[in-house]
Amino acid sequence: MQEKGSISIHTENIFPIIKKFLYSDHEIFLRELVSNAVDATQKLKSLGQLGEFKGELGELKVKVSVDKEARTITISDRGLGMTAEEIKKYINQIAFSGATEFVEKYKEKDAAAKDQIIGQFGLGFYSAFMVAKEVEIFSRSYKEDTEAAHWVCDGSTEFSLETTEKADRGTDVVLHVAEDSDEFLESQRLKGILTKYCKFLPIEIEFEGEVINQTQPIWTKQPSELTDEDYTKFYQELYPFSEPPLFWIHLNVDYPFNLTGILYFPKVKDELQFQRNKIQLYSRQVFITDEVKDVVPEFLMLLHGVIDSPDIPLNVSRSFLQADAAVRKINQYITKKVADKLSELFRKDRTGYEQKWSDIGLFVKYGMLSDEKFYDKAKDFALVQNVAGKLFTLPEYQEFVQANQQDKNGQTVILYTTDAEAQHGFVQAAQDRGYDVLELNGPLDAHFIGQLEQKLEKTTFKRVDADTVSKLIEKEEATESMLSEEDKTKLGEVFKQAISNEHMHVQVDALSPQDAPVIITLPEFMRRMKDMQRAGGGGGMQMFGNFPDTYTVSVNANHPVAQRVLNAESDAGSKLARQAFDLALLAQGLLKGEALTAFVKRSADLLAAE
Ligand SMILES: Nc1ncnc2c1ncn2[C@@H]1O[C@H](COP(=O)(O)OP(=O)(O)OP(=O)(O)O)[C@@H](O)[C@H]1O
Repeated sequence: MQEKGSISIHTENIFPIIKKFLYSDHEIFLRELVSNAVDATQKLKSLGQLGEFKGELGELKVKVSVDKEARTITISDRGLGMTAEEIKKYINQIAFSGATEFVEKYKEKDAAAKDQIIGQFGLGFYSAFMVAKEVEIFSRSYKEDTEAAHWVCDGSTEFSLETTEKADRGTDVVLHVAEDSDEFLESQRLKGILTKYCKFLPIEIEFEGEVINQTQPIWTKQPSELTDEDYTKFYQELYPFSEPPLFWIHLNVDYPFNLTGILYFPKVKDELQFQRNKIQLYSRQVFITDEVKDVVPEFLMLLHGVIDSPDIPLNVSRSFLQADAAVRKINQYITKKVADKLSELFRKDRTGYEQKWSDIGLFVKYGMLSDEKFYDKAKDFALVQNVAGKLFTLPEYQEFVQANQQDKNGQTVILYTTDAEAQHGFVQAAQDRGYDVLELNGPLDAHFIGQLEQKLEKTTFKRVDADTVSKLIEKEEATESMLSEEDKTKLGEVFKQAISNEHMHVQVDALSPQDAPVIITLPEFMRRMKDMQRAGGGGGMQMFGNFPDTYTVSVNANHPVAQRVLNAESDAGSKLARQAFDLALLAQGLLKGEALTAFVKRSADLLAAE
């Protein structure tokens, strides 16, 4: 039998279009052809199990070979094969119409959408023509009493089909590589493509005498069959040379969508180390992409590992993917799983969890900030650390400080420092009062504080240097002033003149005699506005950007220095006031340049005068 014919499709000459548009992604032809060979092999195995195929399965490897001289690449399988009729049906009709449909879709899209389609759409058999000027199929069906068939086509709509001799069951696809695709005749290049896309295919793939894949990657197994070592070993295979993961989650769901995979928590210390696009997306063990944006929630992008789902639509553009109901469900499922895993770790091994907190804290906070549902779960296992290094959950901490840190309005005031070294004096003052101070110095903590204030009832946060310690948490009983109103006014005037700076707002306060003579603070509100502005808050916050810092200078009416300033001659009083003010600047790390030099000199003079 010999037959020549024309494949009937609607679009004429789709071949040049495909070749041109898909230039950057030509390599996927091999993924497509090898997966077809694997599918055909698996189908035969199933037929064997069903008893519909009674012959010997024998060795079922898929073999890929290249002949540089002859300029051919051959993909051979011992799967179920095709009769001539089946080639006409499956290749001429299905494969070609699949390609036509692809081109139709492709033409409608704008440039950006085109980029996204590439590599995500299984072009199938037709993708062979991206690299080959002619493709041959030699196939013999597993069915008895059928003849082997030989099909040849150059990618146009013309084909020829004839009977042939083929000893073995299965299909050989032979690509005659086009002149512009020489790179694919290099065995290194082919091996690279095979390891990228076919590393975990379920049927052995042999290339140059070597099997390049693991047919049963661990995500396809049951967690009960696996040890911790299996998981860490697999992680090392995926990401050689990286530090061991902190822990992992084995995903396994078959309703209402199908998804398996393993997500690993890598060690990440700071934002700079966030590595996105580390999760690999598979569809039935065929690698698709490592751009999992939209499939995985944004805040989980720093996880590593694999997700395998035939339900993720790969043949559509991004905008569609976002709106896709299955993708949304997958998103929610993953978020829930991650939250459950963290919660379980927290409950079962608090110590171990606390040890990991420095690595996962940033991620948990990121999740809480970006996903309400995650916040609701995480609020019970998110931790905060005080300056003494003790870790608390939020409910624990609220309870811990409630008795001592409630102000006269019933608000719990949580004190924190962003830098325990620089704000040492303030931390100390708070601790002397019996208050506790949290360390909140992470990159997301400013936002985290804002969120907690919204969520936690009757709770506010204040940085330790936002006010003098007695005003940080205002209690009923105010310390009485040892100065008369008249003296207070006079004292304030001396300080105002000595400081003479419009951005320093001077006030006289009745503090404890043990407090410093002068305390400089930056009100919480003002600092937050400026922080937000610096972080590019924009919009309404913009106006604060132009404001210089306005500090509050709190002069302690009850400190012996206040008396000395009032009793001194005007010159000496002013000098003392300036000295006390400079000391306060020094404590805030604000004394610099000329002012610092003057302070050092004045101090030396004072020492000499003693
Ligand atoms: N090696 C093979 N052995 C047996 N049948 C094959 C082989 N390769 C292709 N076929 C048949 O040709 C059909 C068309 O293949 P093609 O790759 O274009 O599409 P597909 O595999 O059905 O879908 P996809 O677009 O996901 O690849 C297949 O469904 C299959 O029936």
